[in-house]
Amino acid sequence: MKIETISNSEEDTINFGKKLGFLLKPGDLILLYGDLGSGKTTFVKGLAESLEVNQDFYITSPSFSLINVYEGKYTIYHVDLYRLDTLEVEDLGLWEYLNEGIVIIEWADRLKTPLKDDYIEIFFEFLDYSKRKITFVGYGEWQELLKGLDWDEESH
Ligand SMILES: Nc1ncnc2c1ncn2[C@@H]1O[C@H](COP(=O)(O)OP(=O)(O)OP(=O)(O)O)[C@@H](O)[C@H]1O
Repeated sequence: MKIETISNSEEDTINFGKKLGFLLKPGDLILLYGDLGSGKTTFVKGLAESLEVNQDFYITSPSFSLINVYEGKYTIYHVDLYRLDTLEVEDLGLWEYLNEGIVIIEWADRLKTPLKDDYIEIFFEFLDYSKRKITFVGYGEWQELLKGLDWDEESH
């Protein structure tokens, strides 16, 4: 199950993040893929907004911190595995985070085994200065859940 959509602006990407955020609950797993500047952090900003993370809280890429934690309606763990090898990733115990909150992982190809059967992959591609192609792929229960969202409609 694959949904392809085009974001024409930073605001569009934030709105896509918001739409998905409204569906999320603790235990949900999201894997993000895309080059630097393709919009991953922008998307997470929208997601955090719909999960009631305080707007003053600065959402950043976890490239240096490894894991950013945001507190809102639920706890969000925003993880970047870029600098780790597969053994180090196993040591992180990401399972435990899934027991406590929503887990968003960048560079998830470093995972040796998928953490669970139900998850969402989101691919960000740079088309031009303000345009991005965003592809959502749902696994397990997310195959149906993602279909229920209208990705083309403006969100307010
Ligand atoms: N349609 C769009 N969607 C998202 N961001 C856009 C869009 N158009 C322009 N931008 C700009 O592109 C940049 C996206 O940066 P962002 O930090 O979200 O990328 P990233 O994929 O998280 O990169 P990194 O891996 O470096 O953290 C921002 O400066 C944003 O303003």
